[in-house]
Amino acid sequence: MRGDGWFHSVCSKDDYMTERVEPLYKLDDVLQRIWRAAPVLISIKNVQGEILAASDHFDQLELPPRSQWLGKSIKELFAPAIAQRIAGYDQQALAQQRPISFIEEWKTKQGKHETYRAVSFPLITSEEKAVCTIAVSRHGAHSSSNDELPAVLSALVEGVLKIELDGAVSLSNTAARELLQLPETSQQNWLPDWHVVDEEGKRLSAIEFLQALQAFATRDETHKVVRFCADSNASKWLMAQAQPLYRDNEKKPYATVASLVPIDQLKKAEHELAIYADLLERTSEAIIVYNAERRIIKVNRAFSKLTGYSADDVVGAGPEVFRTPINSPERYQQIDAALTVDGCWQGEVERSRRDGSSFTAWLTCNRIEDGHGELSHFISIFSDISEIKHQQRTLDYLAHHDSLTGLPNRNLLFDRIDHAINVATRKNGIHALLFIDLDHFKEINDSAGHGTGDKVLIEAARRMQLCTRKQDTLARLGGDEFMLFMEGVTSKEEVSVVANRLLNVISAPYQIEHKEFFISASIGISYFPEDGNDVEALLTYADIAMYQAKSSGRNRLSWYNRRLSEELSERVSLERALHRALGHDELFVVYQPQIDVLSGQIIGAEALLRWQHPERGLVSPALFIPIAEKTGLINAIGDWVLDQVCRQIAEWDQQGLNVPLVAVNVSAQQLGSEQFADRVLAHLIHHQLSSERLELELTESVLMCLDDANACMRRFADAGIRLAIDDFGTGFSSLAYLRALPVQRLKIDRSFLMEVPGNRNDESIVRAVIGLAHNLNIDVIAEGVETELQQQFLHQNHCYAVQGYLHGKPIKANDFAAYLRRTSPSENRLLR
Ligand SMILES: Nc1nc2c(ncn2[C@@H]2O[C@@H]3COP(=O)(O)O[C@H]4[C@@H](O)[C@H](n5cnc6c(=O)[nH]c(N)nc65)O[C@@H]4COP(=O)(O)O[C@H]3[C@H]2O)c(=O)[nH]1
Repeated sequence: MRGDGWFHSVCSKDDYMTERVEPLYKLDDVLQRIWRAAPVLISIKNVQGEILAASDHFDQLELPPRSQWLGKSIKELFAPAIAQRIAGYDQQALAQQRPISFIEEWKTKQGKHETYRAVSFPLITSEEKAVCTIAVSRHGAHSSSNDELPAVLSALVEGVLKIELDGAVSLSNTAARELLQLPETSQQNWLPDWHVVDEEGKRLSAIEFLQALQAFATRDETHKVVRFCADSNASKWLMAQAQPLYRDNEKKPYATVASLVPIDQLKKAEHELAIYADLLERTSEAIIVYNAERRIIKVNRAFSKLTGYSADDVVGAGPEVFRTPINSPERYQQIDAALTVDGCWQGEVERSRRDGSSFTAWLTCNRIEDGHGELSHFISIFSDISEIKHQQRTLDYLAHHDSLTGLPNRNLLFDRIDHAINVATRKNGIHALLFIDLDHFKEINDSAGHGTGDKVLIEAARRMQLCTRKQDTLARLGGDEFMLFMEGVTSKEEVSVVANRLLNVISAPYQIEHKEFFISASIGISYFPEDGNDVEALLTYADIAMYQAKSSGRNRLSWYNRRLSEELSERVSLERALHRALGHDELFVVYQPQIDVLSGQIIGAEALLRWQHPERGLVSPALFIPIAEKTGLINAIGDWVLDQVCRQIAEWDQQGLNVPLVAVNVSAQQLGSEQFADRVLAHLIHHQLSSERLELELTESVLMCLDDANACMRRFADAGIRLAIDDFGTGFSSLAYLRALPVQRLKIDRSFLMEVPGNRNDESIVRAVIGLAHNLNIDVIAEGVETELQQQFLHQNHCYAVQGYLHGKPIKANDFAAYLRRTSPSENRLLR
């Protein structure tokens, strides 16, 4: 390039001649130096795009010699696409009169493709006219980045590979080498022996994989997920992305750049997610996921099954879809408030189905927040608990009702009483509790069977129910026991009316399977708050009153009163003490002599039981024998008495004291026991006594209680054991049965002698009893003889055997022995 022609060739003649250009001309020399030495491409083009000048640096590029293209269009120099692009930038610079930057890649003489950052700017005259464009291109537009490229690449977590067309890896970063287990030094490798398995399970060798990457890069596929498997058996998941590399405007890529991202964590998370998704689908509980705006974004299969709604039906909808008027608006407000405040809510709600029906659901709602505490989702989980509710109701019903009659049971009754008492305490209410026990019901059960018994109970319950008021609770406690709780009564009269009505309806005949049955009831009543102010007390007192009604002859009602209660607690405490008495030597036997008034001799003794209570002192047998009978203890006690008596007779015998016979009192229960006769005989044998040394005293009432008194007594008679009828005349005296029974003696009751002589009526009875005994040819003895006058009366009427305080009170065995010795021991012995 010539120095003086440099500007000349760039500027038009006019410009050249002007003063404005001239100073620049003076710089020509400097510029020429720059032109030659600058490591940049500088080109000057006129407005037609012809290259007027090009700096020496152009020689570095793989271009024809400059002489061939200077003065020509850029199209002569570069491929049409590049030439067109550069011409476009120049035109833009000229038109907009501003610099336009662009990047292009040119091939160097060394065959390397290098990138140049370029700027094309117009040369503007003082008339603001663009006369040419100057383009300055700096080699290595990214030169600073290029220097750092290896460092950048090795810092990447992703693996980067440049894959040549033949599958060879021509560039790899550290991450890629680690991921694919390439040697550290490898820059250009044929890949070692590894393979990948793609998501469809297809196995690809290393080379196949790299080629596949190239193939899918050209097909614009975004990525490929593979499992990389090395020889070591270890495998890792990789996500590969590939981009084809094109040179200039070549259509065919000359290489592929692939990035490899290790996605083991992602895969693991994906796997876990798949498990959760599966779980979500398989769970039997319906699940709804709402977004923060409370729009449904996901539902599971159970949801559709339960509600009939498909996912399409509800996705995008809000919770109002499932709302039903069965739930109060307050309920929804309550849920919303709980979600806002606590982040969760759990409870029962009614939910509607697609078909309009509804069901009871157990719902758990949770508010889900993201990592920054911002609301992210809501999750509702619910299940249909209608069946459980139904079962619960059934169970509840069963737990509170009697299965036979359908009446409330004890639990429900007590709940109601409790509730009523609480309310009454506030409102001064009055209630009554009626304990209704059916009389003789056991006999129906025993004779007609339980089936019939059940029918009688059901019918009795039905009748009773008809007598009750709306607010009353009639309950069955079990067996033949019922209770009526009358809530809010006004007077005792009102209660009595109902109780009497109950007695009437219960005692009306029952027609069951063509047979007629009769029962009655005993009703005990306690009154709130007069008698007690809690369930326990009311129940106990009604029970006591009922017991009283029973004792007074059944088929009646009885009101509780405190005296009854005291008697009962006295009885209960004695009962307990009596259990202990036998084992603690608190019981002992006393003996009362029986005298023949003609000779004055002792003809026998009556054994009478005594109880020395540690605190109460001596307890009367009149008090404790009935308790022993009621509790069944009488069998053990009676047996003990028989043993004591037999032992005592044998001891007296050994001492040479003669007691011809000892009378022992026997209760109905003892007689009823099948083993009793055997036990009596066993005691006699054990103490080596003959059977006539013992006399069993039975009261008339005892005989009346026995099913087959005759057979029972016959066994004793056959064994040679004497039998006496005690308290004769006080009970049901029948000549007929006296004839039939094998009785050896009648005992005139003390009560008839008390006013004898004097009371003509009693005198007649005593005479009649003595006459009867004589007529039946059996012995007679009078008890309770306290005075000489009584004894004289008896003597005059030919009763010579007496027992009473006149001759001696019942005394302990030792005292009795002394008594025997004192009273004519020699004659006494003769009597034997
Ligand atoms: N006022 C008065 N009373 C007299 C007189 N002579 C005797 N007595 C009392 O009259 C009762 C006679 O006995 P019981 O009629 O068999 O009546 C007996 C008997 O039924 C029963 N009992 C006593 N011991 C036994 C026993 O071992 N077994 C059974 N099952 N009952 C017994 O207890 C009842 C009462 O016995 P106790 O209190 O011992 O009362 C005895 C006796 O102490 C008298 O002159 N004046």
